[in-house]
Amino acid sequence: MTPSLAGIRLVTFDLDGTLIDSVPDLAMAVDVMLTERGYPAAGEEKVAGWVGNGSRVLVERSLRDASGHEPDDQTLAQAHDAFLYHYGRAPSERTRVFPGVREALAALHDRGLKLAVITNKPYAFITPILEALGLDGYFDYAIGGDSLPQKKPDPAPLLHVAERFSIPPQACLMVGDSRHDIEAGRRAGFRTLAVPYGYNHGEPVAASRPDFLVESLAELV
Ligand SMILES: O=C(O)COP(=O)(O)O
Ligand SMILES: [Mg+2]
Repeated sequence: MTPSLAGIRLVTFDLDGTLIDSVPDLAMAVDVMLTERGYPAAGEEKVAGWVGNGSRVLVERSLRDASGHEPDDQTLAQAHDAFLYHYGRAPSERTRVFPGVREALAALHDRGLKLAVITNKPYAFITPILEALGLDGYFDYAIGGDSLPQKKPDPAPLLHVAERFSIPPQACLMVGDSRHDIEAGRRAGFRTLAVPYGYNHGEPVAASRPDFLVESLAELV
């Protein structure tokens, strides 16, 4: 179904896998964390399947895969700190903006729509990455996975942004690459749009039945 922006005043975007191909830098930080602990590197393909529930779950999945068992709390906390340290040193070195994203953001921004990022990634990384890739000027607001007690697929971050701009959910569109984005959007009462090129735990995002599915965000405008 062709996406319609009629009546839409706020567009909220997932970050990893939707706006940016961030797995090269995420995998680099995961792999340094793993090899420091004597495990083999996981590589980009595995890491792409683990992204989407925030950095702690990413590290938990990589430790479980490497060791074959559940990490204890202390092991996980230390590995998470190591991941954050390494990722923070180079969060945008090999990260790229997906085709069509820049054009779509520019056009939506020019039309006067409010635009926000809602990611499960830690908040501290959002602005440095957007700035490094020249995307920072388009957004009115950003929420990270640690900004609120709840994260996607909980609808709370989406409702928080809609309330911040006093825009009713039915005038909002959630754009994402994973089932968490589509579920959060549906539960918030937003319209939902999915892109198939991102990271969705190895499943087609179409299975989440978004309202709209586009090959590239360029189709939005
Ligand atoms: O950090 C993650 O797990 C992914 O974040 P996303 O919500 O931007 O896809
Ligand atoms: Mg994503």
